[in-house]
Amino acid sequence: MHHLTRGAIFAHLDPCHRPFYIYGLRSSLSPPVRYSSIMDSSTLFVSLVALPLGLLALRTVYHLYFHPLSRFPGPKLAAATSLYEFYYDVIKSGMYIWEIERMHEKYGPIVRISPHEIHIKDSNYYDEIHAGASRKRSKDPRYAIAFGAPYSLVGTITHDHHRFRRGLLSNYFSKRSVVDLGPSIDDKVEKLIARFDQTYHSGEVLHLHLDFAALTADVITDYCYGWSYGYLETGKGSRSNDLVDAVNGLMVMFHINRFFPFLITIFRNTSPTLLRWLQPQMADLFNLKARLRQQASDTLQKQSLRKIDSEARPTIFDALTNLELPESERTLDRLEDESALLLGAGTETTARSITVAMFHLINNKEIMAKLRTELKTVLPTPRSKASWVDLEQLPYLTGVVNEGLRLSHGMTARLARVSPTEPMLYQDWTIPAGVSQWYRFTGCNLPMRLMGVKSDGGSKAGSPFLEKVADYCISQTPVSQSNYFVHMDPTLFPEPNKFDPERWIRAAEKGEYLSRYIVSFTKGSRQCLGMNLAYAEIYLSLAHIARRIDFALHQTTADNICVYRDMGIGCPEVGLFGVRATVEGLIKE
Ligand code: HEM
Repeated sequence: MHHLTRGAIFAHLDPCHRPFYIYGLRSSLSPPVRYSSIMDSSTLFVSLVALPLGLLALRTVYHLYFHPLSRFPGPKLAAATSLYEFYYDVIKSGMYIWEIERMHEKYGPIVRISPHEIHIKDSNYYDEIHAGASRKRSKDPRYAIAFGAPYSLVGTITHDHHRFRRGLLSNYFSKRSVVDLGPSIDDKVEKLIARFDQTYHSGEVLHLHLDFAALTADVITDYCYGWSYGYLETGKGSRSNDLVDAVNGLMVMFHINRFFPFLITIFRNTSPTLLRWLQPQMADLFNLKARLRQQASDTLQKQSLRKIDSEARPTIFDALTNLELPESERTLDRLEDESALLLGAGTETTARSITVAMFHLINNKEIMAKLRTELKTVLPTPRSKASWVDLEQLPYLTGVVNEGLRLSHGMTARLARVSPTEPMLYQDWTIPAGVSQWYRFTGCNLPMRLMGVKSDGGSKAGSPFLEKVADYCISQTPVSQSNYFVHMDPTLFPEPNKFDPERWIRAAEKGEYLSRYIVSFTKGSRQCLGMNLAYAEIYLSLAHIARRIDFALHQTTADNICVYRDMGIGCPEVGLFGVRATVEGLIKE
């Protein structure tokens, strides 16, 4: 039997058998080794050990002394290598956020937290990082990939490409469109309350987060496709929600994706059984994506056969599959990723904000009583109805909504932005704009211009291939500030851990514009697209449920909803985020 080594494999490909001489590997198929063994082993050492180590050393020296960020404050280890961040975020699962906090205590408000990233812990600088559409803001490819949906809006890297894609959907999420959606949301809130009514009699322990996720999932699937997935129907609700499972799968992958972006493609093509064996939550994510892909394929087929019902209400999915769009914008990869983003983002974050607010309402009877007193002004009986626009006028309810958003944080991940064409200025520091590596070393940008690659990483011809080239050639500086630090800033929110709706009323009386510091949706051109929809769902559900249902917590404390890890979104130390409760009473008047 042949003893097959790497050399033997190459022997079939290379008639000169050069690999044997280079690596000195022996095979029973190989010709005799001609070089002396001393020479072979030294060559082997150089190629396998010394060369990579030498390159690594050179790269480290570059990062520490010649990189454009080399003069920024921060630990040398973090500046030298991304392994520092890798250790805390991947090996220790989402703990770099606390290490960053420690760095700020030592080095001040601006810190170089990795060879290429700057973190600024200054709540007043958040709007500059997340600037509006008149100032270009791109994404760093390493962050865009973290969501596991590289073809979606949230995974779009360049400013101009993002503006185009966002323009396709923005009308669907305008305030006016969301107000029109009011009856559809009301209908689903009513179904959820009916479920709570039933459990009053059965004594079932509810997983409130899953119940709220059933509500938000039914709203967004209805809006995307024209029919809801029916999570609120009898028999579902607390028990299962594959959109939540998929988001949990994404959380497992969030930091890993940033370091090993190729894994997404590998997992996309891995057999579902193997994937489930490797990591069940990841399998949930890819199962959902496969289902959305099939749905996209069916819709595309109908579009091409012109079988679309012209009477039906136009859906978000119709906009994404419109035949007038360039073909590159209607690929199955793109539709799968965009659908996964819309359904996942539309479900989980909103459900979390409602859950956090509801936890504090149940946990603090005085706050609940004050809220109910105010609610009675627009909901005189438990079965009365009020619109989102009416509810927004209530100051105490608005305080409850804001505290729910603040303490659920939206995302805890550093959602870094890149300023591709102008430097960002912070105090005495100038953070360099995107510049091609070639330009940095030669001072000449001609080759990039000839290729049609723009300095913001886009390509003049809108070519995806050239944009990929740009990703590799253009060195950008991602600048970030985790939402968590703004929401927990004691100078803005004294006793930041306290759920205090009245802080919003006090601020309004003093003329302070505190809601500027609610950054759960981020800010600027890449702010959450579904913000209006989220507000409508939060106001409508909290108001109507608080007016009608009395809950009691079941084996749940603040530890079950706190941020112990940053896995893209905040996670408690043990188990999954969640609030368990029973229905203790139905309010009669
Ligand atoms: C309380 C509820 C919500 C919170 C806290 C929230 C938070 C966020 C955040 C932080 C981002 C920015 C991600 C980044 O910078 O990379 C984002 C983006 C996005 N969100 Fe939301 N979201 C919420 C609800 C929704 C809803 C209901 C939808 C409806 C589909 C939605 C759809 C999106 C989309 C499409 C994006 C990508 C926007 C873009 O890149 O232009 N979100 N969301």
